[in-house]
Amino acid sequence: MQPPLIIAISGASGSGKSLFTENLINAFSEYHKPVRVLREDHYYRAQDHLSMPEREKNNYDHPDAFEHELLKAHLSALRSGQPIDYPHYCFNTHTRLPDTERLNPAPVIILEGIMLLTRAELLPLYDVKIFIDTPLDICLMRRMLRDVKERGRTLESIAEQYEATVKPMYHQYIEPSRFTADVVVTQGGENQIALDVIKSHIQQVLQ
Ligand SMILES: Nc1ncnc2c1ncn2[C@@H]1O[C@H](COP(=O)(O)OP(=O)(O)O)[C@@H](O)[C@H]1O
Ligand SMILES: O=c1ccn([C@@H]2O[C@H](COP(=O)(O)O)[C@@H](O)[C@H]2O)c(=O)[nH]1
Repeated sequence: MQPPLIIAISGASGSGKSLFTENLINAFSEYHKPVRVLREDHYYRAQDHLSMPEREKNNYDHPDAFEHELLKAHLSALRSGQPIDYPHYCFNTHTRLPDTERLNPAPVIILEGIMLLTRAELLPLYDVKIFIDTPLDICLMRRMLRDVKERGRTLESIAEQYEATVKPMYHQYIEPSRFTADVVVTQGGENQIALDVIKSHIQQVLQ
């Protein structure tokens, strides 16, 4: 069996990675190749040993917040045709859920997350590296709306976390990782030309 094509999509929180991923999957639907999506967020470390106030104070915008060793092992397993036990993470409680999900390999694997391009040891595992480059003020505005609605946050907590970790870590880790990307996408998840270009590259590779 041919190893899967692994596409990594990175960029700031709120840059439009999830939307771009969804649109890329839709673009694939006509091509009849099963696509599997793995979210780096699911690889945030379990924090059951910490109290809630301790968890709330953590820096979730540092590469060490993620169990990248596990992600690397999972990518290697999928590449060699083995299934994985995909972890699940809860943003409201800041820790892993007890259950994992058995996932089988697929011809196309899309990975999505903020720190995917920051680890030199992960880069060789990706076939295509994409960076969604969206101005930070737009990312923050989107994050505020989403986190209040979906992640149980208050505006005060979002503003505090943004100043303390999200913004400085973006400049220290995420922004420099842009230069490792094969494609930099401006105008976020709805950039149709970028979607078409990437789709046509992927179609050529898969033939
Ligand atoms: N181009 C866009 N125009 C309008 N809203 C957008 C656009 N891209 C993303 N959003 C919205 O912004 C929020 C964050 O986008 P999302 O794709 O979840 O970002 P990320 O996965 O990078 O954190 C979502 O509610 C999404 O629907
Ligand atoms: O327990 C947690 C884990 C993460 N975060 C924040 O989430 C974003 C990454 O998720 P996106 O889906 O890319 O927005 C990251 O910036 C962390 O600050 C959190 O608040 N709590």
